[in-house]
Amino acid sequence: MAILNVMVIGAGQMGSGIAQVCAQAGFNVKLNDMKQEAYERGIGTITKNLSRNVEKGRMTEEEKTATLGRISSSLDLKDAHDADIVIEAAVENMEIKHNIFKTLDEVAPKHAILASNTSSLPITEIAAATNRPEQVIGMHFMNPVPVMKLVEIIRGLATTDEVYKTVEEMTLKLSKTPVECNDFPGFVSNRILMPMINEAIFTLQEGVATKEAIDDIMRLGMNHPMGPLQLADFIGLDTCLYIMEVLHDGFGDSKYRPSPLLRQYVKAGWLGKKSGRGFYEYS
Ligand SMILES: CC(=O)CC(=O)SCCNC(=O)CCNC(=O)[C@H](O)C(C)(C)COP(=O)(O)OP(=O)(O)OC[C@H]1O[C@@H](n2cnc3c(N)ncnc32)[C@H](O)[C@@H]1OP(=O)(O)O
Ligand SMILES: NC(=O)C1=CN([C@@H]2O[C@H](COP(=O)(O)OP(=O)(O)OC[C@H]3O[C@@H](n4cnc5c(N)ncnc54)[C@H](OP(=O)(O)O)[C@@H]3O)[C@@H](O)[C@H]2O)C=CC1
Repeated sequence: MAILNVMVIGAGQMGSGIAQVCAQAGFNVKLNDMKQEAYERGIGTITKNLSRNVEKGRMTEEEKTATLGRISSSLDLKDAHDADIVIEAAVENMEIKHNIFKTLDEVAPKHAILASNTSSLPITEIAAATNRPEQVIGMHFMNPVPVMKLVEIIRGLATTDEVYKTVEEMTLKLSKTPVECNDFPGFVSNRILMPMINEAIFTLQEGVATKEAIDDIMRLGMNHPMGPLQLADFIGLDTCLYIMEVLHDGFGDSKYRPSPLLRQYVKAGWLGKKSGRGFYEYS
């Protein structure tokens, strides 16, 4: 199936990145959010990233203008009426994703693929909100989307080979590397990454070392580009907590219990870089 029109739901850090790389690859993109301000923020980030590409000589001013010209604003899910694929990147919450997928199933063309960028929520359960579970798939981009090469592609129980292949081909057109996995809590990426981040938060909570020391040890000792606490701030502490809860509920194993300190920070509204404060402060 040929994909021309893409709709991205959620203009936050992931949705804006996904819209950017799709527009850069030549797809027509509608970027949807609930509020115009969220769209303005998202398109502002995209414009800044594209301007940097021009400054660095990776793109001409004309290509930047053409890329921005392929992105339009949407505040209504009904705008999915002409989409070939919808990539949902709203908040990590099953009820919200269920509502979005139920509506999309009603308004998107019959042939349209409905993909989710969920970090950890079961694709099969999201698909159950629709009458087209065979066309629902996980398309999990990594943050920051314009830089990171991986897209983890998750097959739900009913996802067809044809849908998998179409999404795999689209991922290659985005100059990213698709890697396949099955639908299990946290998939592969977050089943392995998030317990490490959670353990770093327990380590801080227990006073084993300062936040800077924990990050330095993992950065310099393990050659990680960011320490785990800095990475948690970068991902968003709310998203980290949601993912730990999915692992905890999904496996029923106490080894995945979220750190109380993580819960406390989220309750305080300290969500990391996006809210200006998490383990670190951001201006
Ligand atoms: C939670 C999930 O479900 C899954 C996830 O996504 S988990 C998170 C996965 N991501 C990671 O683990 C990221 C770990 N961190 C890194 O790889 C690096 O620190 C980083 C790429 C973010 C920044 O790299 P750095 O070398 O430390 O800094 P910096 O020199 O500023 O950036 C390198 C390049 O990335 C670009 N970049 C950095 N942040 C960016 C952003 N948010 N958006 C777009 N581009 C960005 C910079 O512009 C720079 O590009 P050029 O210099 O070539 O123009
Ligand atoms: N952060 C990360 O590193 C990664 C996150 N993900 C996943 O991507 C998704 C988005 O995360 P991220 O971009 O970080 O989150 P953000 O909080 O940055 O962005 C989410 C955006 O979606 C909007 N939104 C919420 N509900 C709806 C809705 N019903 N319809 C349309 N838009 C809506 C939010 O609006 P408002 O702010 O007004 O609520 C916000 O603008 C999550 O599922 C997350 O797990 C995947 C890979 C990496």
